[in-house]
Amino acid sequence: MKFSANLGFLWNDRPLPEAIRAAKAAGFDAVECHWPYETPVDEVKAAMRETGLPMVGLNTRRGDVGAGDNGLSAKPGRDVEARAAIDEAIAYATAIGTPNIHVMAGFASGAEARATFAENLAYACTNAAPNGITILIEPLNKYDAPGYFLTTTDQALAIIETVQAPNLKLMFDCYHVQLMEGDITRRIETLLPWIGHFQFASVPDRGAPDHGEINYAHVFEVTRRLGYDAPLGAEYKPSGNTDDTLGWLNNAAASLPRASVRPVRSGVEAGRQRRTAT
Ligand SMILES: O=C(O)C(=O)[C@H](O)CO
Ligand SMILES: [Mg+2]
Repeated sequence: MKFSANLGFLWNDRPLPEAIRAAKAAGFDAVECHWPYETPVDEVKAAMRETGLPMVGLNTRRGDVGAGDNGLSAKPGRDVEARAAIDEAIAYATAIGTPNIHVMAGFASGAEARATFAENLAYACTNAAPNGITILIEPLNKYDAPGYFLTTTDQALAIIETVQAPNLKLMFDCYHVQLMEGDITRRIETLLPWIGHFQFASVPDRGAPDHGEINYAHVFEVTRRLGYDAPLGAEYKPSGNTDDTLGWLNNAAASLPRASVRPVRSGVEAGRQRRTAT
């Protein structure tokens, strides 16, 4: 089982290259981020090269955040900006070798928004495909993002069906799915062929995955049993210092089959052990 540190939340008090180094020291297998665009590509590449960690995902820009934007691609009349954000994301992802781009829908509703989203996703998929990039769409929960266009996995699957692009997949964020739909195990089993990436956090407080209403030891085991072997994305809001919230990572390593166990303790020292053990 492999884990990716989402640097939008973990170590987000540090510049992105430093956060990549912190994730390596803590024992993560990969990193992902939200919006890396203010960091020069060369600085990110240097940290990735130094640590050996791949950046497995990034998001399109949200638009004018001050004016309330949270993505653009489902917003009628904003296609030019939406496609510029998609182009920018593809260029950045290509430069650093990132395989997944989450195209953010934004606050919108109705048939016109749906058609707009499908058209912009088709554009994204067509332009991302030559670079081997998968486009992800992510349902967000109605409490954190009221009014967001995409809220359920059923809705996401229907859009994937409409767009009919092989490189369009679902971002299955267990935190959002639990808040909107529940039935996590069955949904993972059913939706696996359409899932491009997993994310997770405790519910309902979006903390480390070691408390709350989801038993993540079980969820991780479900993905492992189904043969999913890409890194699972830790996208939670640490309660304080990120390094002090990583007990779950060490426990996950400890519960792996014997041949894969990476003996660890905690925090940075634990990470060093995970890195060196085989
Ligand atoms: O909010 C989430 O869960 C995400 O993954 C988005 O990428 C950030 O808005
Ligand atoms: Mg997420």
